[in-house]
Amino acid sequence: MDRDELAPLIDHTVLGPETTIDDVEAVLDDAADYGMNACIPPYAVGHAADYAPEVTLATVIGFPHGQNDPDVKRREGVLAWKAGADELDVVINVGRLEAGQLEAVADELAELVAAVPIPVKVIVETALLTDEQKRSACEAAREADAAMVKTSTGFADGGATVADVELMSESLPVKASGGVGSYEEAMAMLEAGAERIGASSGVEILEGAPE
Ligand SMILES: O=C[C@H](O)COP(=O)(O)O
Repeated sequence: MDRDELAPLIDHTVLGPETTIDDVEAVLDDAADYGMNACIPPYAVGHAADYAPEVTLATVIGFPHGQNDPDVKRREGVLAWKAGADELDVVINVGRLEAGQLEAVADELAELVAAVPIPVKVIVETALLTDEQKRSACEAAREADAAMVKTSTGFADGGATVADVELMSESLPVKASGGVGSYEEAMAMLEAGAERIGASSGVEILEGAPE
């Protein structure tokens, strides 16, 4: 896959706790130059939509731990959409998932999906889950009519793996994120079935791609 084919599959990402507006603008500049999407913190969405209207903008909801009250997550999603977000990446409530409260997990996601007219991706944070829990998380996301499932926040101890992309692809399209740092790693995720890559290394990935 060459650089131009790969670029639109990448959500070039900046989500760290110290992310400034300058950091967001730098990611948007790179996203615009290369033809990538961008994934940025919620507080920066309004500015980003004005600064780089040509870039498809994702933001994160309930980030990074996913344990906000469901009403807060829904409201956060609506505010982000109204501010200009094109897609939402919401962190699942891992505590509820691990406690087996799958109906509550799915209901919360369904409320968010129903509240916004844009695609919702569900971050399941695979590093914290058993394979059975990963399957349950993906099933809850599918029941909630989410558009995709996403492996990781990038802030847990592990990120995307080929095995997890294969497992998750059985339920919904997958965004592989967390630790994807090179063209070869991105291609391994796509070959495993991923349809999107989330990475703070979007430029490095594309610089390794054939032109
Ligand atoms: O949502 C995507 C992740 O935050 C990116 O993680 P990364 O910095 O390991 O590429």
